[in-house]
Amino acid sequence: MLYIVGLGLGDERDITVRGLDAVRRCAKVYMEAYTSLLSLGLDPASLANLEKMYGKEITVADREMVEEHADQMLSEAVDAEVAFLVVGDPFGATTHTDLVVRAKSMGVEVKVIHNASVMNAVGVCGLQLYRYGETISIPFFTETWRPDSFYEKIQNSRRLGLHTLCLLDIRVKEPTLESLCRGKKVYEPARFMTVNTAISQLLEVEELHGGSAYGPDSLCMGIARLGSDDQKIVAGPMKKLLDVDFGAPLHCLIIVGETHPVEQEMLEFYMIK
Ligand SMILES: C[S@@+](CC[C@H](N)C(=O)[O-])C[C@H]1O[C@@H](n2cnc3c(N)ncnc32)[C@H](O)[C@@H]1O
Repeated sequence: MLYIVGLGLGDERDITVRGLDAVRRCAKVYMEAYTSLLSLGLDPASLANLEKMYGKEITVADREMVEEHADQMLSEAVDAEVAFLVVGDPFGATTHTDLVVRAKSMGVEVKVIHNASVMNAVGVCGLQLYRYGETISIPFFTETWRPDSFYEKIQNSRRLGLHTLCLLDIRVKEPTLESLCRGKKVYEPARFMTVNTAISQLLEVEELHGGSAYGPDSLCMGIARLGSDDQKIVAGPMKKLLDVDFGAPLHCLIIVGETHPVEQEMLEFYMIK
């Protein structure tokens, strides 16, 4: 049996009672650690908090392990109970459908235990969830790679007056290009995109396209560490949010569409002074 367990957004205590029961029953516990991050972080001390509360040793599974070597975990799940922990909800934003398909094709039974996701918790900022267009992901630009396919999606949502949730790049245990060429992997230090970097990349793309989808005066909401005690939400024009320090990861950004009076009222609480 493979349990895919959502951990929620804050710390080790955000797991559900059903999730905790499942984890405590399992012979082996893996944790996906490359598409999101609990607000308590994932340094050895934070991992120890999780292990202490769950009463289990946790094997951190990076992208390489999940995408290329999941067979070992799935083979273990043929005869034993195995848990795969995912920050947020297992099917919020990043879907783990590939793992489910592989498990089922090996005859492994799968049970999913849901939890809060960034996709629904952003509701706390007051913008109604059913007034959003397509969610977009903003990757870190490099000297030679500046993808902007998200621009058209934002433009379409803006035409319809819808809000856009922007999820921001996370680079954890990514091999450097140079090391890939040499055939011996060396990993980049972990990086998490800030609201500030996301806005400056968005403005660069707007300048290139000149499509007036948004601009320095467009109203946005920057959100950091959603679901934790020190979450930070600030609303304001892009050009002002560029200078706000949102602190530790994770961050996401909302480009605000047309607002309903109730949404507007809530938004005012977060407006930058
Ligand atoms: C792939 S998505 C998260 C998927 C996760 N399974 C979930 O359901 O929340 C990861 C991105 O969502 C955003 N995100 C996730 N958790 C967040 C949080 N607690 N606060 C702010 N942004 C968050 C960040 O932009 C992050 O890079």
